[in-house]
Amino acid sequence: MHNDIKEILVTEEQIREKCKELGSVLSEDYKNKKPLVVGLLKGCVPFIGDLAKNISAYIQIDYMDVSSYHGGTQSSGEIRILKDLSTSVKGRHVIIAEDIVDTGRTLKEVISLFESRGALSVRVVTLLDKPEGRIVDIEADYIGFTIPKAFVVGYGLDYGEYEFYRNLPYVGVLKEEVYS
Ligand SMILES: O=P(O)(O)OC[C@H]1O[C@H](OP(=O)(O)OP(=O)(O)O)[C@H](O)[C@@H]1O
Ligand code: HPA
Ligand SMILES: [Mg+2]
Repeated sequence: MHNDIKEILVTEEQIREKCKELGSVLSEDYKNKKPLVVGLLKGCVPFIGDLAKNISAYIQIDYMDVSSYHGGTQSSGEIRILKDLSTSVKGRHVIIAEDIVDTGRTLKEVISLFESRGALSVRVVTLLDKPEGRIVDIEADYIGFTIPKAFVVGYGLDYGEYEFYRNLPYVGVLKEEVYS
């Protein structure tokens, strides 16, 4: 375990198994729908890679870069689109792939954007759900793990201006001294 991590919440093995489970549910639900899977950068990267390997339905994958945290541990409440999709969502079934739903602000913005662009359906798959962090009323449709209200890092999730810890293979809670 990395020296800055206090506790591992979700292990590499648990993530691997969960990606298989979620992948097979999505394969069934989207069998004849040729959905567009949209990863929200940068946090989605490990998850969308492992999830997509376990989906047998025809899927197209695209990415959008939206940011609300700007490097800290608190959501700024302001969403910026740093990179837009290169695919049109009009008339498509869209699955947004997220690493975590916390305040719900990022998703709320992105879901209404895709609806206004004419998506046929918009659903969300997230590895982590932190319901106690919620500020806006948004729920994911497919959830890997429900976690308590702690700031977590690893498996795509970062902390700080240098965006460290995304490369950890597990999800863990940072030690308090790392914040100060
Ligand atoms: O529910 P919310 O409170 O909106 O938080 C969730 C979002 O915040 C993080 O992204 P961030 O904006 O830090 O960008 P990143 O993925 O590049 O780290 C995370 O990857 C989610 O996209
Ligand atoms: O707990 C978190 N950790 C890292 N990034 C995040 N973005 C929203 N919540 C979190
Ligand atoms: Mg972040």
